[in-house]
Amino acid sequence: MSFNDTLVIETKGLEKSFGNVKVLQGVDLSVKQNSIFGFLGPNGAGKTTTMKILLGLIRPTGGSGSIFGRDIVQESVAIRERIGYLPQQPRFIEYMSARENLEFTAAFFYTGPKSKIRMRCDEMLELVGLTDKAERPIRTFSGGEKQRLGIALAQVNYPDLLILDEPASALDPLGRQEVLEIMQRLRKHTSIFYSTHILDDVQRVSDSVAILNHGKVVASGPIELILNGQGSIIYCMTIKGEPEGLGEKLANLPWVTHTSVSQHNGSSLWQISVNDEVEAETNLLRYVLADEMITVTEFNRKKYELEEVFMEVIKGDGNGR
Ligand SMILES: Nc1ncnc2c1ncn2[C@@H]1O[C@H](COP(=O)(O)OP(=O)(O)OP(=O)(O)O)[C@@H](O)[C@H]1O
Repeated sequence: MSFNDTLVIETKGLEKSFGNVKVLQGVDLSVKQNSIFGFLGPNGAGKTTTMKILLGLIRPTGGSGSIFGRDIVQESVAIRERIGYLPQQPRFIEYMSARENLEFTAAFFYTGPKSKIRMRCDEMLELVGLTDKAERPIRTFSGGEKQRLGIALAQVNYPDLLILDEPASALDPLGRQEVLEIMQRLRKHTSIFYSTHILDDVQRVSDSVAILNHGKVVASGPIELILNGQGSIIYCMTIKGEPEGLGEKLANLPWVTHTSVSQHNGSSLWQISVNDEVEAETNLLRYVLADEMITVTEFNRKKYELEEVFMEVIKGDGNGR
């Protein structure tokens, strides 16, 4: 197994019931080392519950899981030593400064000389862009600054995995951008598993995602694959000139399942659905260009917005595809 294929988190059929309410109904996750993994889902889908199970804060009622290859139930103490966690509503000691909060937390993990703890805290403050606010009490901090400090606290023991519960969801666009940039910076040091319901953020920073709905994973995989559309393959083509009878000709190709066309600024935009990617990539453009009276100015496979995929899998709950 190569370094990048090493899994930090792996769960199989994870279940959790509270009384007779089934909150998780068989969650399978595979999170690779050094990835930024977005855990998506609408409110109440079970994201926080899954994270708490991974952290060993609550026990699953079924299934199994491992982090760093260790069992999440039997070895949760050893696992937790190597994880940094940012809860959905992080708490701080409000009258203390950012530096004091960090030094207080760092002292739990690190028993070396004070000068070393101080250096570690300076490094964390720098990482999250709070160096110039280090001496201010937390009660004067904005929501975005608190969230950044929360990440610094989670990262202070150099964890091998960061679990962040909705790190950016309560922030304005600028605050969100700052948090996402910090996550990008951290990826070379650690793996990040974070939950959110803001799809735009996920599209910007994650390399893999899982979409949770009613306690079930309804889509998962590398973001590129998810954005290629889960099953529907559509090619887009912009054509200048008058393509003679192109619609009928395409309809006769056995691997074309549907075409649609719209006019835009003197060009026609074609969307061609196919069921054979290899045929389409090899022959579609060649076939259209056989008509010498036209030019093709654009040809690409349709990229989906994550929101389209999300709405589709949530609506269909994964069964309709
Ligand atoms: N201790 C508990 N007892 C009973 N029900 C619970 C408990 N904890 C969570 N739940 C229920 O489990 C479901 C999933 O909750 P969870 O907090 O995991 O969802 P979430 O995906 O994190 O949602 P959000 O985005 O709103 O934070 C909810 O219906 C919640 O009410």
